[in-house]
Amino acid sequence: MILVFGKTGQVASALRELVPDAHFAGRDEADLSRPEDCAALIAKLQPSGVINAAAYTAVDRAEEEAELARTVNAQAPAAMAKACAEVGIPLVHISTDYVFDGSGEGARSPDDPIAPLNAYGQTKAEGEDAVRKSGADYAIIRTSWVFSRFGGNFVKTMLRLGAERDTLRIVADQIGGPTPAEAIAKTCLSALDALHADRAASGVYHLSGTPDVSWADFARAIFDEAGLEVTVEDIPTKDFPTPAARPLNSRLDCSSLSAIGATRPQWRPALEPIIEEFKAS
Ligand SMILES: NC(=O)C1=CN([C@@H]2O[C@H](COP(=O)(O)OP(=O)(O)OC[C@H]3O[C@@H](n4cnc5c(N)ncnc54)[C@H](OP(=O)(O)O)[C@@H]3O)[C@@H](O)[C@H]2O)C=CC1
Ligand SMILES: Cc1cn([C@H]2C[C@H](O)[C@@H](COP(=O)(O)OP(=O)(O)O[C@H]3O[C@@H](C)C(=O)[C@@H](O)[C@H]3O)O2)c(=O)[nH]c1=O
Repeated sequence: MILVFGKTGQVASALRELVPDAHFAGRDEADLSRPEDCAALIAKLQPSGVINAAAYTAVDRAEEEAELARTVNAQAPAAMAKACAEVGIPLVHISTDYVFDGSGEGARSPDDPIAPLNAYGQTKAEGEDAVRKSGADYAIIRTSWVFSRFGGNFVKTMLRLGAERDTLRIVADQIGGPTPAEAIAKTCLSALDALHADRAASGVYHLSGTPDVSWADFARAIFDEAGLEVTVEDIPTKDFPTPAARPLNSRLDCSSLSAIGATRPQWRPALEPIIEEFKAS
């Protein structure tokens, strides 16, 4: 049995569609602000593998709640990884492009140095470090710009705002790969299989949707697919001030994904079901 931390989030919901028989631990069963609960659940259930799909993901709020974000994003994964090492089972942990500083224009490789710009990215970086040092067999899947039918995300924000306004001002100098949650769920399962087959598969992997685009171009594609006539005005990041700084270059080099039997997904076809659901609602 696979144990998934997270029940209602985007990736956890996508996992539920692929492996309904897995055990999904929500906040009621394992609150990540109490890391010892996570370790205790692993010891109690003795699963065949663990996927951590829960995290503190409110990027701007994390600037003010850095300690809570650190407990959830770093200390809880540390406790999970330690428990996995003790039971002798692999852990798949999800991380983010926001561990990078976004300088330059090239795609970042998994081994490139990290230097987070904001509290969320800093706590995710600390979580990665703890998993890496835990002694467990692990895969850290760094992904970016996640969207899906589930929960909140940029696609749903654009559909909501696009239904209310004729023109939107969207940052055009942050570039990255929007990633469907379904592709992340699939990759987590492939990573678990790879770790079961060969513990040498342990490592950091990058997964983002293709092609890389700016948020403004992504918004235009969303409106195009939805048939909404919304003018997207390109603006620089400095004209959209937010509490947390965001990296400009979020391009991820995903070439090592083949080692865990995964590939980069195209993001555009994944917009359709979200738009259909939005129109029906
Ligand atoms: N969203 C994105 O754009 C990106 C996400 N990622 C990473 O991908 C992973 C999955 O993200 P995604 O599915 O989008 O996240 P969501 O924000 O959709 O879901 C996060 C989940 O974590 C749960 N959670 C938060 N705090 C706690 C807590 N204290 N105890 C228990 N559960 C908690 C939430 O539960 P509840 O519903 O009860 O609040 C929710 O189910 C995370 O590791 C994230 O850092 C990486 C790159 C981009
Ligand atoms: C709503 C809106 C946003 N934006 C910009 C702000 C920001 O730079 C960008 C995306 O905004 P969001 O707040 O949706 O994105 P954000 O919460 O920063 O998304 C991040 O979430 C975390 C969890 C991750 O790990 C990252 O990979 C990334 O997906 O769009 C505009 O320019 N105009 C707008 O009207």
